[in-house]
Amino acid sequence: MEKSLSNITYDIPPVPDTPVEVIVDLLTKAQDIASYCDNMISDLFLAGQTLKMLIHMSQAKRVLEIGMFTGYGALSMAEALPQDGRLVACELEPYLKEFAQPIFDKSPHGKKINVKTGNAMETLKELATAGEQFDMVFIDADKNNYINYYKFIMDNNMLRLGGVICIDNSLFKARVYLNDTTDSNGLALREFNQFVSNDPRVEQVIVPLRDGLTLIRRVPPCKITDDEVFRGVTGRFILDRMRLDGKVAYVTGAGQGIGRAFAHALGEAGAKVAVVDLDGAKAETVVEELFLKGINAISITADISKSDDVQRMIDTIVSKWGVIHIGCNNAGINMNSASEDTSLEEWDKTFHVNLRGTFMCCQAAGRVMLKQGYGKIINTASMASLIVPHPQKQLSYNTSKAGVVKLTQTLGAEWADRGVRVNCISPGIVDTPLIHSESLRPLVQRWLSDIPAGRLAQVTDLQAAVVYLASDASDYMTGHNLVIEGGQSLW
Ligand SMILES: C[S@@+](CC[C@H](N)C(=O)[O-])C[C@H]1O[C@@H](n2cnc3c(N)ncnc32)[C@H](O)[C@@H]1O
Repeated sequence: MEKSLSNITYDIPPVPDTPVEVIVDLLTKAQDIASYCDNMISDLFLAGQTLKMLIHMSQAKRVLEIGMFTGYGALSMAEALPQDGRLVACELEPYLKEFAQPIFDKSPHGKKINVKTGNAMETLKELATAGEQFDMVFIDADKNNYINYYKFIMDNNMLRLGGVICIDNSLFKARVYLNDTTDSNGLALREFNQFVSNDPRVEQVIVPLRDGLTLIRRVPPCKITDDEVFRGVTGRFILDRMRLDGKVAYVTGAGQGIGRAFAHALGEAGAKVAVVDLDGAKAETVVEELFLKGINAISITADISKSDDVQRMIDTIVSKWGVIHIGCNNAGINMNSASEDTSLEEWDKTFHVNLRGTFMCCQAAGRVMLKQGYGKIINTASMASLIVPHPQKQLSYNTSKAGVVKLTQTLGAEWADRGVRVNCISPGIVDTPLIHSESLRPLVQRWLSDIPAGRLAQVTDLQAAVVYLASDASDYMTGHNLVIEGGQSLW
């Protein structure tokens, strides 16, 4: 057969959301290919649908295809992959890539496919060197090499545990059963099938449909303790357990500084975020930032020292998203004065925001969360709850933040058996615009000499902590004060 598909006219529809039909259409016109494979079109459709189903069922994200041909199978599988799914298609013949690539380029799923031309064995070596591992492998190329592909993949850990290898034509027109066959493909497949059935690393089933379809699953070696540590809790590894996909969060004081960093971190981890601030314009700016990163967000203007505002904040979130999983009560103020001079006005104002306001937020969010039987509250306390930062004088701030820790401990204990966790984060001195005020700037050198880490905290130093406390990974932690201060409280 001449190795060219030049008689095919590339007439790809403007809305190519049906790439499978596009290829079938092209193949119908391509007499050379159609005659090359018996009943190819109808077989293709069944094969494509089966591969697609396998991807869905195995929830594969990384797929390897050995033997791509027209790209029909590759595109069928790509359609079933999630947006961040990837498929490497190995194909010997460059002209087949030339045929398939324009179709991939027109398909919304084509960008998931990376075609590597050349001998598949060489591509496998390249992928193994790069440390690639796959959830599903489809072997559908030169039959005499099936065993080599299989051995290489298994010996080089290229199939993840629980991953699936799918083998096409494994019965090879039943020739594998014929004792006296001299057909080299039949013999190669017989040897392959025998090898796989004796391989303790896998389970296999040969489905005697069409030309035979073998499904192979990698199983754990017997010496492995197959428990949650090995498999992950509910099958999710640690970083997946820290993801917040589908969760609804709010952050108060999120217009700048620590709150803004919290809003970004929670959104990056997958949560929808209500950005709450006294300054509505600042909250809106942060929402715009989140939108640019593809994070679902709303802004709410609220003064958390006012009970009506707090209730409106909670009601707005519930009416918009129906639930609240994560509440970050971060808004706070700090005024400096020597204790003998501290006015009751300063004391009351600080406590109104830092302690009373935080309590009102905890209570209003907690009522929703207790009804849900699930919630994560993360309050922003301060290192000042532990030590007396100096030389600046800030009695009201220190005592209000000590109150936030006790509030957190009490709520944490009280609500633990109803699915609501309450923890707090105590940052050290954070490098925000606030500390660059004229009165505080001269103190920075003095503070630095008190910090073993030798630098101030950046807001980004706190982001992993809020994600951890917001996630299921911290379910056994409640009433905890997580101190992040570069070691300052130790000196
Ligand atoms: C049966 S077709 C694959 C069909 C494809 N998997 C599908 O579902 O649409 C086999 C393909 O394997 C390719 N092939 C054969 N030997 C190969 C090798 N050593 N390395 C890479 N590809 C090879 C052939 O060029 C051919 O395109």
